[in-house]
Amino acid sequence: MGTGTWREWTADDASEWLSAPGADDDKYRRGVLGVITGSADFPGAAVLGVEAAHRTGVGMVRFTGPRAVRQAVLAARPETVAVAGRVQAWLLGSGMDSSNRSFMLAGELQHALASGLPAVLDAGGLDLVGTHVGPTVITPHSRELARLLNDRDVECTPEEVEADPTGWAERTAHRLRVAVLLKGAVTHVCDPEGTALTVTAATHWLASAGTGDVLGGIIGALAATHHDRLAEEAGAITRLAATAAFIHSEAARRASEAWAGGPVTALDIAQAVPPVVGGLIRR
Ligand SMILES: NC(=O)C1=CN([C@@H]2O[C@H](COP(=O)(O)OP(=O)(O)OC[C@H]3O[C@@H](n4cnc5c(N)ncnc54)[C@H](OP(=O)(O)O)[C@@H]3O)[C@@H](O)[C@H]2O)[C@@H](O)CC1
Ligand SMILES: Nc1ncnc2c1ncn2[C@@H]1O[C@H](COP(=O)(O)OP(=O)(O)O)[C@@H](O)[C@H]1O
Repeated sequence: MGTGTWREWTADDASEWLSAPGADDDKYRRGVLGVITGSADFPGAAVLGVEAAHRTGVGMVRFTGPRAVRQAVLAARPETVAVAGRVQAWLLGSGMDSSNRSFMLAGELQHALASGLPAVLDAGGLDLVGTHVGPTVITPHSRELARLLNDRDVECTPEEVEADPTGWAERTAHRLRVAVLLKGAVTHVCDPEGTALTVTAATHWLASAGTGDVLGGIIGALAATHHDRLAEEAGAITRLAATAAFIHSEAARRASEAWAGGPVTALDIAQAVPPVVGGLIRR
């Protein structure tokens, strides 16, 4: 079992990490999120993450993922800039296959992680943890966490992770020196410094394909808009990740309520993010 004291992250907590742009802001001052996600097999993961980042509120999203995916991303979100350039945070790995990475893609991912900027490592980017320099959060589900640990000679199964999420999240944070967001019906977010937070999902309709890709986009947007704070206090990435999980859960609740408590899709959840962010800012 985990050793730390875990605390449920509330709407009041989340609202402290959100604010509307001011008169002095422009797109660059607000923060640019760099996104390298998706693949020919999973273009949807890139579309969903980019959609969620825009909906969370960010100055700009730069998508420099695989060429095969760019058209789909731009068709869904023409606001996206598909040209490399300066960014303030990175979202890496959703919809990618770590075992099938081109030389060029590997170089781009390594370059992003070596930048020292805040980073979100999801899905096919998880294996790169350890090469990160800046404030970084990894976002595995139980199978991905077990695989990541097995690859580093720690024996555990997805079932063991699910039976003791606090313990495995803490052990991973300490061993890999990184903030961990372990997904599930209760999402566990912790770091090596001892911050340990839970977000209990408001609806189980969240358990469907692509909702994790949406969560990655929300975290990425918050990391980009809080780049100044993260430069001073790397540990803030843990509370930003918990805030993102809270927004994600509330957006799912809201999206489901719009359908009389019925099912929601990942895209529905991304599109329900703005009123959740607006409501938290007004609190
Ligand atoms: N729209 C998009 O573009 C989307 C893209 N996505 C992207 O996909 C990538 C992979 O993500 P993931 O979470 O599926 O990864 P992972 O844990 O490796 O899962 C494979 C494991 O599941 C199991 N399994 C398979 N079928 C099963 C079944 N019917 N019933 C039960 N078990 C079953 C299978 O077990 P096996 O069959 O081998 O025993 C294997 O162990 C990732 O990059 C993500 O971002 C997703 O977000 C979705 C939307
Ligand atoms: N039973 C559940 N109840 C509520 N939320 C869940 C449940 N199972 C998973 N989730 C949430 O749904 C999302 C699924 O993410 P993930 O497993 O990465 O899916 P995908 O890779 O298809 O996007 C996570 O945010 C997770 O916390």
